[in-house]
Amino acid sequence: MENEMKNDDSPVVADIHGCATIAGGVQDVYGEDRATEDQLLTPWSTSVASGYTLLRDPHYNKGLAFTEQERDAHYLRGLLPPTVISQDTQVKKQIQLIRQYQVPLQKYTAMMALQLRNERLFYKVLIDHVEELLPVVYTPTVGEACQKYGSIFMRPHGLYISLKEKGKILEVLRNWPERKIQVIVVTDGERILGLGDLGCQGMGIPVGKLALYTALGGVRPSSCLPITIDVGTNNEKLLNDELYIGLKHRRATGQVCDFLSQLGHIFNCSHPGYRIFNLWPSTIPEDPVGLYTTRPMSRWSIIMNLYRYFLFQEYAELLNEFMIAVKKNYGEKILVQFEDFANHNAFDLLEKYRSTHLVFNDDIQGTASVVLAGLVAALKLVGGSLADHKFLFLGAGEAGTGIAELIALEISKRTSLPVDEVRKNIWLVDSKGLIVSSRKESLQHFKKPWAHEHEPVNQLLDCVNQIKPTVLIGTSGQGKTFTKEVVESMASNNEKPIILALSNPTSQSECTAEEAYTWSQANNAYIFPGFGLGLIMSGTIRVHDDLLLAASEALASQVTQENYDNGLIFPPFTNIRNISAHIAASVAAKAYDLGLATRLPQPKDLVKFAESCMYTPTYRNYR
Ligand SMILES: NC(=O)C1=CN([C@@H]2O[C@H](COP(=O)(O)OP(=O)(O)OC[C@H]3O[C@@H](n4cnc5c(N)ncnc54)[C@H](OP(=O)(O)O)[C@@H]3O)[C@@H](O)[C@H]2O)C=CC1
Ligand SMILES: CC(=O)C(=O)O
Ligand SMILES: [Mg+2]
Repeated sequence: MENEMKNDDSPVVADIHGCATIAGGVQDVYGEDRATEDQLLTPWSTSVASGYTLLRDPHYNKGLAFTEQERDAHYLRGLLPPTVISQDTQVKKQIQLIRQYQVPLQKYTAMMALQLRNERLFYKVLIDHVEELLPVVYTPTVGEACQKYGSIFMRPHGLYISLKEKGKILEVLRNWPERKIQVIVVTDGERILGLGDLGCQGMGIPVGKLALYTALGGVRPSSCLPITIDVGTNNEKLLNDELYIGLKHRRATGQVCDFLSQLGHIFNCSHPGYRIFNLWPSTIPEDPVGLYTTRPMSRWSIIMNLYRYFLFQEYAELLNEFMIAVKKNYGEKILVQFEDFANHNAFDLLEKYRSTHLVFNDDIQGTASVVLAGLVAALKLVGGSLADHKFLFLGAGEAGTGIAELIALEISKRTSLPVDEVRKNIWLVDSKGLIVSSRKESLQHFKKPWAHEHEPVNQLLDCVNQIKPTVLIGTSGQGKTFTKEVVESMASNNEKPIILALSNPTSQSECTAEEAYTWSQANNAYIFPGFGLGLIMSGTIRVHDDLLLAASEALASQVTQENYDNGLIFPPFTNIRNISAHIAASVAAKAYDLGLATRLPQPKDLVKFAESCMYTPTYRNYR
């Protein structure tokens, strides 16, 4: 068959069997070389991977590990050097290569290149060297990778949904090559670790988290989908960077004219006041100013609420379209993990979708579950029950209030005391100082439950001296804030203080291990892979707080006497797949108890079942 080139405007249609030649006799099989720049070209691919295509397909590529028979059967002869080596030898070679790089970002880039080249080898290397490579593919290095994503960007990784795709998100999801997706990790890039707004470059986070879903939790890579929602960025540096890969405008803003016209209504209307229950747009009726109130509100408050409503309308609409499209495309049981959203959206998104979707916010819920596990384990070293302790947090955002809430819930369940009562032993500090009742009116809604009676205190050291916590937790994203004086004050007030510095990356950590006596980096990576596996394998349809408590308990129970003897309150990551299987089993068991699991009948041995569900990266043989 001849290539169809009728005139200069007609598309060049490639014919894989065609033999058209260009000058010099070189075959231009696909018509690509003959096409001029203004001609359209059809991109071709074959459906069964063999030969060169097979080597370029990261899901199936095995590099030098293709056997002699496979090389014959799949047209690989000559495309590879003659030697055949085992996957284990490949792992050895790769880790040596990674170790040659001194700079963490180079290691990261090498790992990402491997993931895009040979997926099974990537996971084998990662699993076999998990303690060494976790800080490379995940925190802290992923933070730097996100900061420099524009310049290290090689091939697109994950799915980008920007405001340009508004109205077409379902179509965009269908562009993704895999159909059977079970987990989505999504970010909008506004609070990437403690590094702030990195816009579209936040993609490194969902990619990294999902690599852990597979490596630590055994969720098949083909069922994982990393997504970045790009609504712009308020990061001036990125906006002025020509290499920036995202939308070059400020984060989604609403329609100012609508806002102004609503203002007109307010000033002209005679109602005494109005009540807007929730700032989330979907709860605001079409004519918000016509709603009577049970509690009078000042016009100024209404203006501010409306301002927020219109400011976030476009954002909320995009997110809503996304959530609807995700369920439509992948079904009821698709797990959506929100990651690194700024807190002004994170809590609202979780609240809005927790009853309609299988959603989970890792920063609020996963972190809480891990820290609770660490505290329960730490009690074995320091004594007492959780209810005997007094907690102080530096940082009252997603992680801080998420952890505080889960601790309060656990204590309340164990003591039968009302949660409000339990909260009194938990104190939080934000950028304006101790959260106290005199600040209540101006506090964001998620901080209000923590506003206790106390005089205002600005400095952390003064808070430690006055509150005298037994547990100090850092979730502020502010580096070196647990100063020598703060740690010493904790040590002088307590025989065995518990200090957890959680902020990422290392530059933003409140203190380092050497600077504190009792310390351990609680990281949500302990929980979310096993937690997700538990939800997926049991067909759970909604996340309930009790599932987080179950995960927490399972993690704490994995700390061995040997770990305790070494002063550890979290088990080492070397055994993480086994730990994940136990977490998954506990989460699934609780989901069955609560009637949230749909996979029936319930497997008898859930740990064994979890293990049997886990992906292993060993190469498969090809016929
Ligand atoms: N180890 C882990 O597994 C996890 C670690 N993290 C890390 O925790 C950090 C916080 O995350 P997240 O809670 O989601 O972020 P948020 O932005 O939601 O919260 C940050 C909080 O820190 C407060 N803060 C900022 N500066 C100061 C300061 N100088 N002194 C006291 N408080 C301050 C903020 O105060 P204000 O409200 O007044 O602005 C806010 O309450 C990040 O570094 C993140 O990487 C998060 C999740 C998991
Ligand atoms: C670890 C993590 O989720 C964070 O720092 O945001
Ligand atoms: Mg996070």
